[in-house]
Amino acid sequence: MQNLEELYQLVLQRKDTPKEGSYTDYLFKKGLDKILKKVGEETTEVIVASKNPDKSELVYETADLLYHLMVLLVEQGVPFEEIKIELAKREGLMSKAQDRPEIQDL
Ligand SMILES: N=c1c2ncn([C@@H]3O[C@H](COP(=O)(O)OP(=O)(O)OP(=O)(O)O)[C@@H](O)[C@H]3O)c2ncn1[C@@H]1O[C@H](COP(=O)(O)O)[C@@H](O)[C@H]1O
Repeated sequence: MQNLEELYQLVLQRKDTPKEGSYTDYLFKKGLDKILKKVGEETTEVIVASKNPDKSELVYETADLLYHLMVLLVEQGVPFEEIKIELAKREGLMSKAQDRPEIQDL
């Protein structure tokens, strides 16, 4: 059982201590362009999987995308804590659709 923060920490560990044969290590060695390409590919796969009535593919592709996003955050030196802080700042703020005329017609 692994949550997103634990996955981030594992990816960070791979960056600090490269491991032979590790896919994460392979991505870091290839560099930012490769990581961005993977994030783009996995995003597209999530979109395509969303159209499939069998939601297991969406679950699978979402996990792939989240992993590659963790690799991107580590590569760019963004601590996971910053994502948590950003999400916490939004808590209770963005659900007030009645206060936001621009989204009332959606
Ligand atoms: N969550 C993941 C995870 N999700 C997806 N992937 C890899 O992402 C790749 C995506 O598959 P693709 O077919 O798109 O890519 P590919 O053809 O294998 O390779 P490229 O296109 O990138 O050249 C696969 O090789 C998967 O194994 C992951 N690799 C690792 N993790 C986690 O990272 C941990 C450390 O992994 P290693 O770094 O490999 O030890 C693992 O224990 C997992 O928890």
